[in-house]
Amino acid sequence: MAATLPDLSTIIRAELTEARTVLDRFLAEPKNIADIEHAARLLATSLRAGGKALSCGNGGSLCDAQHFAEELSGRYRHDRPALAGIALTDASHMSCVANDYGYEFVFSRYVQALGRPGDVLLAISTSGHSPNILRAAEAAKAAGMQVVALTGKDGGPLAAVADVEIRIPHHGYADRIQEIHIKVIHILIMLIEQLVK
Ligand SMILES: O=C(CO)[C@@H](O)[C@H](O)[C@H](O)[C@H](O)COP(=O)(O)O
Ligand SMILES: [Zn+2]
Repeated sequence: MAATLPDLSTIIRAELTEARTVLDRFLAEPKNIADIEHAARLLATSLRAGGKALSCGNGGSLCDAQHFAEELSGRYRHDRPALAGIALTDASHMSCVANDYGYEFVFSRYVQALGRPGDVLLAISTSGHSPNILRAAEAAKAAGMQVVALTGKDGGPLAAVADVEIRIPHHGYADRIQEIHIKVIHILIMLIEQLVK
């Protein structure tokens, strides 16, 4: 007997509906809008003064960190001078540090190598609990940098280290949080492009 197929259209509708609900919840909180503006101003001020925006995350959030950096150094919607966005993704650095010191330090050591006072770290963690992201944020503060954190759930210990924390109000799977993170990232790039002119 043929197995009953799951109702895929129901799953698709449920996924899209939940995504809309999380976005609506985020949009309804005025502090979230103010925090995005604060983060954009902080990043633009640093970049305009010759600072760098470093970015890090794990898994899908590392892809988001790369996405953010390439739209600064490459382009977003318009032609403009290149901006100093660097995602902390070098595989040989990561393998050396993970192997010799531990995975917890793959980003913090990178921040120690590249971070200078006035630079900004974009630290992305849907849980706010990833030890390597927390260590990176702590290293950034120790280097005189500012930290913008994209989080979700309860914000974790990362929330307390960040100068600006943008938290997605969702306690379920990471992907739903990441979907709003990438929206926030695109808005940040758009605002930075306006502000650095
Ligand atoms: O992309 C996804 C899930 O959508 C996963 O790869 C996810 O990023 C990984 O499980 C991460 O290790 C989660 O870390 P974090 O967001 O809690 O810091
Ligand atoms: Zn994913």
